Amino acid sequence: MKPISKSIVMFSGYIALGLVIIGLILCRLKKKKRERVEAPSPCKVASVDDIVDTKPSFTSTDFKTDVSKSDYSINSTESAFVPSSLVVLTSPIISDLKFEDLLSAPAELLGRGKHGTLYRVIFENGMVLAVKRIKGWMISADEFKHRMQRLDQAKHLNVLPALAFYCSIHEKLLVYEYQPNGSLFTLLHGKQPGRKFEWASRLKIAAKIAEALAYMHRELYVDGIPHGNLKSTNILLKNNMEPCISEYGLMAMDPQDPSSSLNDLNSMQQQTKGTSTSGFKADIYGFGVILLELLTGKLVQNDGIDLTSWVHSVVREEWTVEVFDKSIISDGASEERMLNLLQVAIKCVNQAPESRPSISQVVSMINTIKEEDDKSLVYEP
Ligand SMILES: Nc1ncnc2c1ncn2[C@@H]1O[C@H](COP(=O)(O)OP(=O)(O)OP(=O)(O)O)[C@@H](O)[C@H]1O
Repeated sequence: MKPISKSIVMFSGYIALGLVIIGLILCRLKKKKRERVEAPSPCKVASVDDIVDTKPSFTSTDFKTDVSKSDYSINSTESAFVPSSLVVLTSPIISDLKFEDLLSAPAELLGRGKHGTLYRVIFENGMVLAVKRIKGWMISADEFKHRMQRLDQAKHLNVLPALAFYCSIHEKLLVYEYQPNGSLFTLLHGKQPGRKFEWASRLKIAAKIAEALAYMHRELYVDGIPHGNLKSTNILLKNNMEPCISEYGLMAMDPQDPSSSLNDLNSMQQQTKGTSTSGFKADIYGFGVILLELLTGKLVQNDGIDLTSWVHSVVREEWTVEVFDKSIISDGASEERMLNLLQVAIKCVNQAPESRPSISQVVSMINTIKEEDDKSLVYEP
């Protein structure tokens, strides 16, 4: 071959090789770009609701044993920019708990309430926690953190403390110890054949809740933090069946909260909720409804409005004894003391918030009834 044609062949060989290399590089770049577009963002994880919504939902009264992978996801966009992590409060039980641990542990949906969703989260070491995912609370992160710190300082034996919380722009999670004995609601209305819930126990529970609520109101009055959602599902029973108030101060209505809009609340509900100051009176109303539930054994509907108006109508007709739960009457409980407790309940559910008693007045009225009841037990043959 002539030297000229030899160099032409070599030259075209180099060009061809160059083209192949450029082609390969372009292909590789293109593939990488496609991978980047298709691959989920490392922060993007499906939300709890995304996952749960694909399964039948469980309700508090319909416990199932299905366990799913929990995914307390934070929103992809916010997680990339807002550093947020699980804040463990003064709790030795979960001092090492990380947000990732919550994400990876299996969870069971316990219930979807007005204010959020509750999950039972089970850990490998056997620890079981209840995690509440709060919905639609337009509270700033700073305010939320401050509130959590104040709540953590107000400790009472009959108030369930939050163990930890997570707060970012779109997500607020609260971590509690799981209470396997259920709530006052399940004790009163659950189907547990043969289970007796006699007058003395009901009165004791009422007195304990009132004392605990009085303590919290005293401690948190200046901060304007009432319970905000007091009802029998939020009275849990500890291992020793002692009652404890759960979710204190975590659902208070924010004036900007869309769920407090006039459209979806009737006038009575507006009275029972509201700003932080009227919230304390709303707690008294909620407590009054709990007393009515204890006395009548009846289910509460429509935020207690049905039950209170039924009780009022019966009392007006002077058939008062008719309101009491048959099972406590058959226990031989004192009708007089039951009537006294009914009077306390009726004062608490007064439609005018300013006419409701303070919680310390409620405590003293209930304690008087309880002292009389205790005395009668001592002197009875
Ligand atoms: N820490 C807990 N341990 C065990 N059970 C709990 C715990 N906290 C709540 N529960 C129960 O789980 C169920 C669902 O709770 P959730 O708070 O979602 O319901 P709710 O009180 O009706 O709703 P909301 O508070 O949003 O109005 C209720 O029956 C409640 O008694």
